[in-house]
Amino acid sequence: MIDLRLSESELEARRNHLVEFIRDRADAAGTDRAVLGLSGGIDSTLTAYLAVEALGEENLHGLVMPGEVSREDNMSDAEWVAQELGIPYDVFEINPIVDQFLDAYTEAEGDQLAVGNARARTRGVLNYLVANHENALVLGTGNRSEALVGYFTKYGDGAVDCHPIGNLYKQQVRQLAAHVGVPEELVEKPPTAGLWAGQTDEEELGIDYDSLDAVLALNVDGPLSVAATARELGDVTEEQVRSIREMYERSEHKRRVPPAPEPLD
Ligand SMILES: Nc1ncnc2c1ncn2[C@@H]1O[C@H](COP(=O)(O)OP(=O)(O)OC[C@H]2O[C@@H]([n+]3cccc(C(=O)O)c3)[C@H](O)[C@@H]2O)[C@@H](O)[C@H]1O
Ligand SMILES: Nc1ncnc2c1ncn2[C@@H]1O[C@H](COP(=O)(O)OP(=O)(O)OP(=O)(O)O)[C@@H](O)[C@H]1O
Ligand SMILES: [Mg+2]
Repeated sequence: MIDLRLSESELEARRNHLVEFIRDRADAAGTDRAVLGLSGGIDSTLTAYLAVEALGEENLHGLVMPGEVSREDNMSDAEWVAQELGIPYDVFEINPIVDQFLDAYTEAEGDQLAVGNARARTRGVLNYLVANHENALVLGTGNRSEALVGYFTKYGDGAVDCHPIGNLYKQQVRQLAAHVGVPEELVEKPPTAGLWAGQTDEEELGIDYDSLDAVLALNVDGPLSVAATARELGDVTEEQVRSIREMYERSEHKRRVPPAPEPLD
């Protein structure tokens, strides 16, 4: 078994490092402002807490962007986070915008994945509308677990200027969130992309995050083979490890700049 939990002193060191990272990225972009989408989920909540430490709440702009399938409790949690931290925020309804896309291309209606990804991309457009206007960075909320398996929408929630928590596995996101004072009910909420009704990450991925993290740490970030990873973990099958390995390999394109052909001599 592998233990990815961080000690209290490691958590404090991570917190300072990530806060410093946000300040550095803002400095490099010549701004002290940032925009971020608030979903009521743990990734955006932790990112918001860190961003307040880095830039100050008055320099942030939170966007709460409910859509047709957003759960009300998540949207009220998102507003709670903004209010609790004192972050100025707007609520933008994305339905009318997404409906316009579907009026333009009616064939996609009912296509859960295509429409769900359009929802994520619509939020990305709104983030950048505000960020361009306010000379602000768009803070991403992706964590290492999602990035490695490509569990995000290309140019949707993946369309951001930096990912402050991008080096933390999901269980470490939860741990750091608790460490910086995020209330337990937000830390323990089942993660959801919220792209269609009833969606949860763990159901779609076919594995719980603690096991996913362990497989990623041993087989993708670490040196163990598929068989050795399954043997080491005991409660994860070789087939599950192989499937995660495949998700990692198939999603390489999402972690790279789109390729162009080499120049001809
Ligand atoms: N090798 C390759 N080189 C270049 N492009 C490649 C490619 N393979 C596929 N593609 C292209 O990539 C595109 C498909 O990628 P994409 O549009 O992202 O779509 P896709 O990966 O199919 O779907 C997004 C996934 O991320 C999940 N998600 C989304 C948003 C948020 C969260 C969350 O955790 O909150 C999760 C969502 O539930 C779904 O499972 C297509 O255009 C496809 O042709
Ligand atoms: N309804 C929404 N309003 C505003 N932003 C959203 C909304 N839904 C998704 N987002 C943005 O997309 C990001 C990616 O979603 P994702 O589900 O991975 O993270 P999360 O909701 O913060 O955490 P969790 O994975 O625990 O649900 C969010 O962190 C947030 O920035
Ligand atoms: Mg979510």
